[in-house]
Amino acid sequence: MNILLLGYGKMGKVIEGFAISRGHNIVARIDLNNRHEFEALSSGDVDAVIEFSHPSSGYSNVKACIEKGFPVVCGTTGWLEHKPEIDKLTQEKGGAFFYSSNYSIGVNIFFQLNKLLAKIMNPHKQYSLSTVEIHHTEKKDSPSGTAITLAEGIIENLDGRETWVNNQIAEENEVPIWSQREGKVPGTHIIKYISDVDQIEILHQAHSREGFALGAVVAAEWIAGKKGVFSMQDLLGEINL
Ligand SMILES: NC(=O)C1=CN([C@@H]2O[C@H](COP(=O)(O)OP(=O)(O)OC[C@H]3O[C@@H](n4cnc5c(N)ncnc54)[C@H](OP(=O)(O)O)[C@@H]3O)[C@@H](O)[C@H]2O)C=CC1
Ligand SMILES: O=C(O)C1=N[C@H](C(=O)O)C[C@H](O)C1
Repeated sequence: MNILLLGYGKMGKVIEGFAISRGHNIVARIDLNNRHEFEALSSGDVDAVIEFSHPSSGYSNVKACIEKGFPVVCGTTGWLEHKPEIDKLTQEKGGAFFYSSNYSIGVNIFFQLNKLLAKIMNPHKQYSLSTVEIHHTEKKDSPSGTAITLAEGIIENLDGRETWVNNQIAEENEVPIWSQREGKVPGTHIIKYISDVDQIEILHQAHSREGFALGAVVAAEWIAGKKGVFSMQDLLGEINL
């Protein structure tokens, strides 16, 4: 496949390694310095774009891809208030758009565990909820996209929670997300339920960026030739990562 990398930072570089090792050709590596190379490409040149850039450019990058007829796999976080517009544009243009706040198989298992645990905790009001996300100090957005997806999974399943707040302390109807920035941590997410007598905790800790990157390349392979708006739920069950 001909893959275009839109955003060539920490993630773009790890994605490149997996794409090449799986036999793909990298059409171009676009960052802020060479946007003209993106403008020059047309739909025949690109089978899929993998977009990992910056919270401020995720929306405009994905929009430009859909308008050019490029299938796009996006991992950029921090722009999701605009996702409904992109979903609509994708349908109107007959395009293909794949989004996940986290492409690792482990985190997607963790998303399911989190929902199940929230449902189980409903009758047990003596437990107070806290959530923590820890990332490297270069991370641009807070809270992490993954922490927001986890909070949404809790809101769907734990009675009385209506919204999330990016704070250690929360109202009863809120899910607290405590963001910590430390060294080079690739990504750690913790969900805790604490009572006076004990504590239940689930944790996902990425050891590197490789799980995110491999998932994004597999999503690009999967989206080629498809039309519509997709997520990891569409892909899981069909593949072995
Ligand atoms: N969904 C997932 O599984 C994961 C998502 N992410 C998300 O991916 C994003 C990128 O992360 P990461 O690679 O660590 O970040 P980096 O800061 O290391 O890299 C970002 C890259 O994007 C480039 N860039 C900035 N603006 C634009 C633009 N308008 N067009 C094209 N490229 C641009 C930057 O260029 P320059 O250097 O010139 O500024 C840089 O090369 C973040 O939002 C992060 O949260 C990260 C890991 C996993
Ligand atoms: O910026 C990062 O590094 C990461 N971002 C994603 C997020 O915001 O959830 C995924 C992963 O945790 C790493």
